[in-house]
Amino acid sequence: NNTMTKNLKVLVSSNDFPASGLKVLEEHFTVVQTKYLNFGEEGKTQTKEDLLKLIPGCSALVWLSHHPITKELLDRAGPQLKLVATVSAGYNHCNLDELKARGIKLSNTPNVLASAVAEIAVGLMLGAARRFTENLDQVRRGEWETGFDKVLGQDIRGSTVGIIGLGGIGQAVVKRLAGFEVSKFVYTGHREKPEAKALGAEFVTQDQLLAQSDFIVLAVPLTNETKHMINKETIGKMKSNAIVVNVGRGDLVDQEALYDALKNKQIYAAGLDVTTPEPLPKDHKLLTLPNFFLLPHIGSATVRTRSDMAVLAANNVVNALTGKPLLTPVNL
Ligand SMILES: O=C(O)[C@H](O)CO
Repeated sequence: NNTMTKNLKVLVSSNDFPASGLKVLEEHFTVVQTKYLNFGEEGKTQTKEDLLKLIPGCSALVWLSHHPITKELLDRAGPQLKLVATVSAGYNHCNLDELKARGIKLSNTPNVLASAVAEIAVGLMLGAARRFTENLDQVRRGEWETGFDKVLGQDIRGSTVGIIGLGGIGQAVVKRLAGFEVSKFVYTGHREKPEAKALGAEFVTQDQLLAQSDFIVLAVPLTNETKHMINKETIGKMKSNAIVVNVGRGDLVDQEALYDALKNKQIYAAGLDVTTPEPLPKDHKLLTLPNFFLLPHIGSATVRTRSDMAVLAANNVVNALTGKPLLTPVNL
């Protein structure tokens, strides 16, 4: 019986929220939607104004962008707000202290996106190791090198793959690489993971991982502790053939230091799905480098995964507003 909840207003911060998730919400609540909020871009105040008009009186916010959840937004929403359901695994755009102080819950969408993001991590490994940027450039110019020693890449076969953060995504990367004849998997993080044994991944210190790995895959959330964890100093500990892959957040990497290292061929290549800022301006100096392979933050961007994320977020809203525990709470 949904008549009790129908008067509750739920905001969906985008009009491209998958229909599967919308259906769940509309069964229970009155849904209001805003246009896509183009976070990070100045001059898009019209959509922000839109949002600020719709937000008062909402019981839950379903959040589809990385636009910050700020004090201003929460003030505007009002005291009846019970939940922010971010439709992402990452929640570095949410002000946790403000949420906690107000007793507002936060949910995210982990797990359902791990395989899609891991697939992109493997894609970035291949793209960087096999020099997709240079090779695609040749195709586009119609000037293929034809020699036996044309643009030569590196194998995944026989390599050491280091995973920084063996959580859901990190584990999914190892599983997906099972057929690639990787010689050794190592990982680092706060603590040893019970799942690592079955995956054949060895727990090492960060310094050991940096020194041993041919591929270094970043699969950690962005926090004060992980910000710029890839910097001049840590890059200095890597092998000269190292390939850095990032499917977390742009700020895990000090992009100045990465640029210098790629430019000077101190390391072999980088494959990123995330940058600071996003979009990366098209005249950004990283994009001048042949050994830099970039995708526009598409880790979880598949039809199935986005639908799964939407349904999970919607069910978190249903639970929060009907007094049940969240399916995927973020501990505040
Ligand atoms: O955090 C995530 O889930 C991805 O970056 C998509 O927002």
